[in-house]
Amino acid sequence: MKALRALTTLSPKPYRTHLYPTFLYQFYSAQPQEEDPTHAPTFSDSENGSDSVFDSTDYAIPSVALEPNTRTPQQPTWNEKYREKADQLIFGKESQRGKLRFLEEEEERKRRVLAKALLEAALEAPDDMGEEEDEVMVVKEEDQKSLSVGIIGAPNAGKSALTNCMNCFKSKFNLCLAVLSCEAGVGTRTQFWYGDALLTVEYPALLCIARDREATVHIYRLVGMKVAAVSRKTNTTTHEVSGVMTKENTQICFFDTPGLMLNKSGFPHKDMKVRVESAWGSVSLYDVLIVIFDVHRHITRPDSRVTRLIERIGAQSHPKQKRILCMNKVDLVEKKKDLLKVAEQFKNLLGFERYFMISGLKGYGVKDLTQYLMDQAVKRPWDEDPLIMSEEVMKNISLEVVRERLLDHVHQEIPYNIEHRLMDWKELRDGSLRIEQHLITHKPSQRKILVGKNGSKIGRIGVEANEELRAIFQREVHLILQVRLK
Ligand SMILES: Nc1nc2c(ncn2[C@@H]2O[C@H](COP(=O)(O)OP(=O)(O)OP(=O)(O)O)[C@@H](O)[C@H]2O)c(=O)[nH]1
Repeated sequence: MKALRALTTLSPKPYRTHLYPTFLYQFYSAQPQEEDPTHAPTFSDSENGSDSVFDSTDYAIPSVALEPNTRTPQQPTWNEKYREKADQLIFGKESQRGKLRFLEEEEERKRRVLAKALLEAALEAPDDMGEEEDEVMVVKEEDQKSLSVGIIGAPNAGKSALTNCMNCFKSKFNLCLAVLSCEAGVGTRTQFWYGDALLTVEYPALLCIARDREATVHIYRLVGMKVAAVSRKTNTTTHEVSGVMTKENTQICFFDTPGLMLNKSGFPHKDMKVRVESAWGSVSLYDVLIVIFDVHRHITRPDSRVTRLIERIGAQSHPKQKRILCMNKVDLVEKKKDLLKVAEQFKNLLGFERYFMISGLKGYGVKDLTQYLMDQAVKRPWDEDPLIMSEEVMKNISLEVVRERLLDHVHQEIPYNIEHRLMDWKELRDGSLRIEQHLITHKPSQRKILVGKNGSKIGRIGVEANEELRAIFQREVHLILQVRLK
C-alpha cells in the first residue's frame, strides 16, 4: 500500500483520476496511455482467481513500421525513466532487492557485450557468404532435389526433437531459429558455421540477440530468413510440414504424423478411425519413413505397442518408399551393451533399409542420418520457399520470447519448473496472429509471484513479449497469457 500511495502522488496527472486497479494496469502498459474511458483494461477472472490473465488487446501499442527496410532504428516504445520510477516505487529500494537488481543488470550488461560481439563476428563473416546465400536462392528449378520424410512414433518418442535438431544441423537458414527453439538449458553452448567462421553461441546470448530488435532483424537476415509467416498445411489435414531443411540444391521436408494412435494390439483405435486411416493412408506418400522409438524406455519398460508398430510398418512394405528405424535417446542409456541387445532384436527386421542410433536432443548420430537423407533426395522441384519461416518455428519463438521475459521479471523467485504451454495459435483474416499461452504453476505462492500485484507482473511480461513478437513477426500480435495453478 505504501508503494501505491507513493505512486498516487507521483504519477502523471491523467492516471490519478483512474480508479485503482485500472491505474496500475496503465502503469504497466508499454508506455503511458492516453486516458480512454471507453477502454479500461481488465484482467479477467479465471478458475484460479482474478488478475491472472494478460490480454494484449487491453493495451494500445502504437503501430510500428512493419517493413524492416523502411524502419528507423527502433527505440523502446515505453518511457524508460517512467518505468524506472515505477520499479523503485513498486519494488522499493531494500538492500536485498537493490543487490539483486544490480547483479541482474551486471549480468544483462555482460550478455549484451557478448551478444554484440557475436553479432559483429557474424556481420564480419567472409563475403563469400553472400554468394552462398545467392546460391540457395537461385537454384534453378531443374536442378532442385527434394525429399519428403515422414516421422512416425509413439507419443514422446522424440519426433519433434529430431526435426528441430535436423534443421539445426543442416541448414544455416534455420539455424538460429532452431537454436532458439531447442530445449537447451541456460549456459548451453551451441556452435554453428557462418561461412568460414565457427560461431560459438551461448544460449542466453543468442536470446539476447533476439531480444534486441535491430539485432534480431540482422540475425534473421544473416540466416537468410524472410520474416514472414506461412501455414504449411499440406493437402491432408492430418499432416503438416514440421520442418524444412534446405542445403545447396537439396530440400528435405519433414512431416509430422499425428493421430497414429495404437491400441494394445498395435492397431488404430476404432473411435479415431477416420482420422487415423487418413494418417495411415498418407504415410505411404513419403519418400522416406522414419520410425522412431525411445530406446531407453524400450530397455527399461518395454512397450509392446512400439514393437507391433515397427513390425506392422515393416510388413506393409511399399516399393517406392524407404523405411528406416531410429533408436532415439541413446544418451540416456548407460550400458552400451543394452543398446547392442536392442540392435540385435531389430537387426533383421522386415522392410527396413537401415537403422540409426541417435539422440535427437543432443544431436548424436544425427549427422549420419542427415547425410543418409540427403543422399536419398530425388530430382524434383522444391515444395517450400527456403527463406520463409515455418509456423512451427514461429510457435517456438513465441514461447521463447515469453520465457525470456519471464526469466527477466521473476528471475530467481520462480523455479524453472513452471509448465509453459502454447494453447492456441491462429492466423486471423487481417493477417494478425492470436497467440495464447498458459503458465502453469505448481504452488499458489508461485502463481502469486507470477501474477504480481493486481496482475502487474504478468501484465508487464505480456506487454514486453507482445512488443517483441510484433517486431520479430512484423505483424500485429494478440498475445494472451494465463497463469494457472496445476
Ligand atoms: N534425453 C533425451 N531426451 C529426448 C530426446 N529426444 C527427445 N527427448 C525428450 O523427450 C520428450 C518428448 O520429446 P518430443 O520431441 O516432444 O516427442 P514427440 O514424439 O514429438 O512427442 P509427441 O508430440 O507427444 O508425439 C521431451 O521432453 C524431449 O526433451 C533425446 O534424444 N534424449
